[in-house]
Amino acid sequence: MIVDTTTFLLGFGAIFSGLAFHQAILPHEIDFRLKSLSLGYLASFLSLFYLLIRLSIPSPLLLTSLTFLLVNFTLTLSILTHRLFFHRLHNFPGPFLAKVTKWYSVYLSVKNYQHYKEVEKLHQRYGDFVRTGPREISIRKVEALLEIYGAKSGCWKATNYGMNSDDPKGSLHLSRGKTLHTHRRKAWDRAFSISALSSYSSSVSSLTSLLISQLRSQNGAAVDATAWSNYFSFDIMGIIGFGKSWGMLETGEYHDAIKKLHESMFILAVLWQTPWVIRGLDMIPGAARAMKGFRGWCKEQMEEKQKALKDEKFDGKPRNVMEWLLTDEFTMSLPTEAINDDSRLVIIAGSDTISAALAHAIYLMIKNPGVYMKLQRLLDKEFPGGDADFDYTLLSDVPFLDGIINETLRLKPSVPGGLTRITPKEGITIDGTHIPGDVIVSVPIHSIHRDPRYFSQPLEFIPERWTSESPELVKDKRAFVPFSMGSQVCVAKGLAMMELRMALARIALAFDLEFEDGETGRRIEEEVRDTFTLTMPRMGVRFLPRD
Ligand code: HEM
Repeated sequence: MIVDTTTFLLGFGAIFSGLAFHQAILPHEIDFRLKSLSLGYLASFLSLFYLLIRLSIPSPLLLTSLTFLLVNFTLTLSILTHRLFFHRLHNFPGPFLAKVTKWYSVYLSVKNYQHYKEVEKLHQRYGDFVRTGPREISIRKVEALLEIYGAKSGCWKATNYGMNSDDPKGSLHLSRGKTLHTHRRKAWDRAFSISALSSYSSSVSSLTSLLISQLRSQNGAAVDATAWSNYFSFDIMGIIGFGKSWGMLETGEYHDAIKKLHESMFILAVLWQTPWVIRGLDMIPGAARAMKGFRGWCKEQMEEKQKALKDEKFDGKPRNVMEWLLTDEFTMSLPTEAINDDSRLVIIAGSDTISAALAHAIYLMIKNPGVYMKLQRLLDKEFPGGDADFDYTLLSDVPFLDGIINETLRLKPSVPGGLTRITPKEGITIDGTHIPGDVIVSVPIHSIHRDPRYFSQPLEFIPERWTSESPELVKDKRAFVPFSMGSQVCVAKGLAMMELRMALARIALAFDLEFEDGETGRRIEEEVRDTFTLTMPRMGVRFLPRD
């Protein structure tokens, strides 16, 4: 009889606990309480086990396990029922699995490592508003951009951005608090101001010269254009970010730290969807090693820079991004973890984005020889002596070059996915559709850039749509957002454009381009990996000296 009563009480208690626990956590963001929740769970398990022993109930371990199984079952059932039928997003269309679990997004991420293309397929199937996660909506509408990312938007960064740590220990990019972000952004804005940019231009110019001379020395033999784009962008960030080159353009080889970075980016690609898992990465041996390797190296770069600043008697004039940050009062009042994370941000944000854009531009120009010949013709007119005559300030006379860069970033944005934000309590309304509060929303950049409502012939590479030749092919300019917008817009758009202009103009002046034998560009279309920024496959290209 005592066993029967106990079984009844335990069963009742388990069902009650499962339901009560679900109700208790519903209004809260529990994403980053995984550790404390697991510890609480373990403690409850042990307490019940101990109680049953003290009460001399037979088979205490079996009873405790069954009780917790019932708690788990009730909790899961309660969560599923809520997500499917009562959740504030239950009316929005989307795949069944996306409505019940975020692991569906992880599945989409690892399927081909092209999450943005999977989201695009969902939009083709379900329309402009798609429920991509239990409390997540992807919105393929230009009106959503201002509401979600505009300077006056009430939305703010979603939990993904808290993947490494709580504010203020992450980088500027990962700062979720609005006030914190605004304060931190000031030093970054100074580091990329017009006057700072003009002080960086001679470094960009000399590294571009090195790129051109290294490619010229190959005498038309095939090289991996993706790798050379990487060497170029990372070496520039070495100089502009830290005041020292990493020597990849000189050696023609990847630096060890960059290899580690790319290894860790794959893990991030998957876990970006489930940021609460990243915090527990220490428990996954391989994953932790790759992440720590690159982080450790960034920390060393930062410490070296800090030491140099002290030793060299700083003259009050910052010469690179880290000097701007390390001499900023607010930045220096932050925990060391935040500053270390900023050094990681400089490298990742400043390198993978540029190398993907440069490699994609080369790819698109080989695929569209007419466009490339037109660019060469226009540049030859401006610089009759060829590459030796090159002068960056005269490029403003060749708007077609910016057309090529814009069109590359439209068709192949370096950050292709939706940037996740949380809606304010009162929700937001997009083109008549109300999105409730406390929901994760995003606009998929890749999809909106290819939407026929905003661009005519959206899948064609037509740089003229960005010049005075065919402006009618851009139906709604607001839909072009490769650098995002609002208060979290890319801080270094000016630098990015400078690097891309210099590299592409000088490549066009110096070389004709063709794929190596057997290269079709198929890999670039099919094997690019979405790792928040893009990780590009090999692309064999011959740079044939024009002279
Ligand atoms: C073609 C080149 C580039 C593209 C397409 C690009 C794109 C973007 C996008 C879309 C964002 C918003 C990310 C988000 O909200 O989560 C962003 C932010 C950022 N980008 Fe870029 N970027 C480029 C180059 C660069 C370069 C060269 C740097 C130099 C370090 C840089 C530094 C940053 C930083 C620091 C942020 C964070 C800004 C903030 O949170 O306030 N980017 N970029």
